[in-house]
Amino acid sequence: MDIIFGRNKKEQLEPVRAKVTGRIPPWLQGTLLRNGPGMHTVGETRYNHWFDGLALLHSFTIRDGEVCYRSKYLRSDTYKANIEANRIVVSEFGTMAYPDPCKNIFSKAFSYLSHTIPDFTDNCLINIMKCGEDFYATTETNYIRKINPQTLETLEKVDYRNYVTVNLATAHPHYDAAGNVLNMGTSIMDKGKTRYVVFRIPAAVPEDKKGTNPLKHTEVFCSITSRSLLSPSYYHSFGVTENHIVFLEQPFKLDILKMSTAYIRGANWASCLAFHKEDKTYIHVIDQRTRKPLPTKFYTDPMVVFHHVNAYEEDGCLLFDVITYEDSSLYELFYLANLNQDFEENCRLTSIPTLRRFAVPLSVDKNAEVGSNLIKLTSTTAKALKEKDDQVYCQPELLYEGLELPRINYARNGKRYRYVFAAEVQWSPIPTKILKYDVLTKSSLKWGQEHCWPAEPLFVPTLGAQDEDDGIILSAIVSTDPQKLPFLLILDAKSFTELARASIDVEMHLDLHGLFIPDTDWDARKPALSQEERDRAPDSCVAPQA
Ligand SMILES: CC1=C(/C=C/C(C)=C/C=C/C(C)=C/C=O)C(C)(C)CCC1
Ligand SMILES: [Fe+2]
Repeated sequence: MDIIFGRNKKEQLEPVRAKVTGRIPPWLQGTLLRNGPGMHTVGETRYNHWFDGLALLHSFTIRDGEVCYRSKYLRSDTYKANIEANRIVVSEFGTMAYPDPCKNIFSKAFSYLSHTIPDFTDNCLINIMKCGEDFYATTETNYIRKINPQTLETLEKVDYRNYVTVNLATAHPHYDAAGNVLNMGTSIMDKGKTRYVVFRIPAAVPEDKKGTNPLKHTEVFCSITSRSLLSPSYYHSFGVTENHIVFLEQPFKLDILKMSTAYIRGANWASCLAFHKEDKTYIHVIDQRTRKPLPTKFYTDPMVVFHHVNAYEEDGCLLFDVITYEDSSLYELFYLANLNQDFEENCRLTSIPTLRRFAVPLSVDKNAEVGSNLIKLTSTTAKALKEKDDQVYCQPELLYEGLELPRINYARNGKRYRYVFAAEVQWSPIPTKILKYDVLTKSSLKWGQEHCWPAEPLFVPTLGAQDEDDGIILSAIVSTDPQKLPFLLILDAKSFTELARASIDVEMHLDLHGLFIPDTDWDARKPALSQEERDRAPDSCVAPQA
């Protein structure tokens, strides 16, 4: 398993042409841009956890039936400091590191204690976010890094805190039809309060501010005070519908006191996270029109959710689909020490990732009988049971067991929808197949091949798509068989059958998340490549010029 997880991957700076078998639909023109950990050791030092690895961006440019591949390490401050020191000097999720080993413990203690919230890493390894015309590599700290989506060059380091008071922010923002970004972050102990902050970054800036960075126009949309000042919930994503926002305040929590003393204790950030199985999961529903949470206290059993799949409204109810766990063991499994030869044994999940549908009534009749089910929909068996004191206990409907890394046709985000595209994971966290799950008929289609580990399957709609599944699925596949090249898999999203694959003679990394940039989205004003790069690159690897 070391081939997949532990080994450092070489970057592929020069675009390489893939060997295509099958036929890539001619309408598919654009770049799949993805992010994930690629470097796990620096000099003699080694990260402990797979989520610590240095961000390696890669892209597949698809044009006229050809595919070109390139990859480049994000030149984050973290990357640069590590490479310069030839050892890990910046702390990550599962690894504590110290920049200056010469300083004695007292001066270290002093400098770290002077900040309750330490300065976090800018190793943005999780996802890519589009903000206006700009693209950013993202993680879950207060830093994001602007990148050039064509050359994969690293540009400015952006500190969210310059625009909105958040110490952490998700790597899974939402976008509305106009491309405005809606994201959430946690503001820790600011003016005596810890809050979950929803913020909006406009896609376009006002006419009189033309040319300024959209981030400068970030506004706080609304905020929810955390139930606890010193132990806010950890969350990896959230849900939106046409009129509401869904946020799960789950009993998987950050311990701020532990975080503020982590450096002097030599403890990593991961150890400051804990699942409190005795607590409830609180479901916050914010009305986007009033920007206020609904007054009813909705809750469910303790659970851990990383990925929201989709949410929508139906007949006065809000339905949301999430992948749930019974505990936080997923994060435990990605310690590199476990991802070795004995991986099959070491890496058994203690709870299987399960797609569940929750239903919440958008208005609650105060006179409804205690114990009555407030959900009258025929489309779901999810329940919302009225309790006393304006509390409602939600019982989900189980949809599918054994899936992760969900994607949908994003045109259906916030709306009634039918298909979930995801990686199939059973008792091991490693995907072996990708699947299309139909939430209506509860049936699924699968694609898998021996030795193939698929990445998150991303849906790209055809131009003028009619049906929700009119489009293709893109997934970067790495192989555990050294004889077999990694490839970009292109499936027909309707039949889930292979249309084409583009094999690339590189050592590809297993990535996390990314996005597809149709050629029509490129900002024609920006030069795609330098002249020198254009001269060097094969024709089909060059983005169109204005
Ligand atoms: C560095 C750092 C963090 C990093 C978290 C990361 C890197 C999480 C990655 C999660 C993934 C990849 C989940 C996939 O489902 C925290 C805990 C937010 C807080 C403190 C500093
Ligand atoms: Fe994620």
